[in-house]
Amino acid sequence: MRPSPLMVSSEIGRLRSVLLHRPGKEVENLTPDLMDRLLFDDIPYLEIARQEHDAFAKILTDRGVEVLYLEDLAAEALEDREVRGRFVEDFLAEGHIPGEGTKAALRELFLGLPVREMVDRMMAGVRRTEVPQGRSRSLADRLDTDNPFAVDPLPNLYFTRDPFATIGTGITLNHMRTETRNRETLFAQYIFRHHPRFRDCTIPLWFDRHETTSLEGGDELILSPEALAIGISQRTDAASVEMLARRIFQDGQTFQTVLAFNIPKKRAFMHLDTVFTMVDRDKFTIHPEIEGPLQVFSLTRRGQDVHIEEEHATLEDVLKRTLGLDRVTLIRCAGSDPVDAPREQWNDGSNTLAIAPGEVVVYSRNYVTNRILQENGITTHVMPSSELSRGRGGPRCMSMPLVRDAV
Ligand SMILES: NC(=[NH2+])NCCC[C@H](N)C(=O)O
Repeated sequence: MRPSPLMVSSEIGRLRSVLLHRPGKEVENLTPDLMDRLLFDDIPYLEIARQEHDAFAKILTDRGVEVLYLEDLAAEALEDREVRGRFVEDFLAEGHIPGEGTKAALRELFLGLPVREMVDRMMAGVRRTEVPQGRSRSLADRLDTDNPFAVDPLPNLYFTRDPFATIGTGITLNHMRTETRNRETLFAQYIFRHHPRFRDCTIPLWFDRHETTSLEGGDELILSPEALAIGISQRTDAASVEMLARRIFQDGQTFQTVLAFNIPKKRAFMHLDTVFTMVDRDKFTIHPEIEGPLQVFSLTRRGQDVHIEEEHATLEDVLKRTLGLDRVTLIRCAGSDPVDAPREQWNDGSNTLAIAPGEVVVYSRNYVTNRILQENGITTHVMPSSELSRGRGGPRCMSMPLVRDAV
């Protein structure tokens, strides 16, 4: 076995390699009736969303970051016909396809395409009108429904942060709260098992997609080689946080502490990284609305066990102690203004992606917060943000680091 090609031991170490997904047809397969189930608040204009996404990727590649695309890795992982066949079966089994006739037609459709087109097609979803008819059709195949899709699109794929997450040299392959996002994790499973870059490598699995409680990458933050912060949120269960801590402590990685942040369970704050991110060694963005109700626990390694304690100090003090710092700065979204802060948080003003200590990618529309970041000595790389933001995720949500330098 080769050593793990993954290494992420902080939120801010110089970014070397990152996984993105360029939005595809799946975004155009949203309709008002589907938005709620598919976790969107509006329908992005695909052409502009792609331009914005390309601008994001260019900021990264211009700074020497290797940008990999989920759709390319998935296609490369599925080169082998036998692996591809199994993938298609798993995909169909989890796709809530109405009947066996539809399933057979989809199988034929997918397996008849060149592999890269097949991947795009699976991500995009298949409309009922696109499924060839005519073969023996069961009752389930013939029922009228109000869903125009034989298999739903996966419009959240461009939020690569969530379905799996790199921690140290391993990953959590996540069990997502919702069915629509759980289907996304199948791509990661096949990539890590079958892609030449990852197969035959020792990549610890801290969490598996078949667990019964949920964990999503937007809740997983790596504060330092010794400490993680994990959100208990609308998407991540407390039991998952404890399980993750136990496994990481037992493996003998460098992590000694997991701070569990119990944040309000609501759409606007779905993950910890929508309200709290790290931008420099001692600087964090935070949305003021979570500061009051925030309950923090520390889970620490005690031999083979996990010791759990509720923190009663201020967030600043907990962070100082955990990171061994004399001072920390919390940079409040839009400076806590009662109108600008919730507006900019809604459009991911607190959701920064650090590409080096003190250097972050941000959305242009959050200009109040961006100015405050600059006043605090943070370098901001500003990307366009009209369309991508409609999916409720910012630069951190749209990226999954695979390798960062040590800080
Ligand atoms: N890491 C994040 N905050 N991701 C945001 C994901 C947004 C996506 N529409 C969802 O609801 O799942």
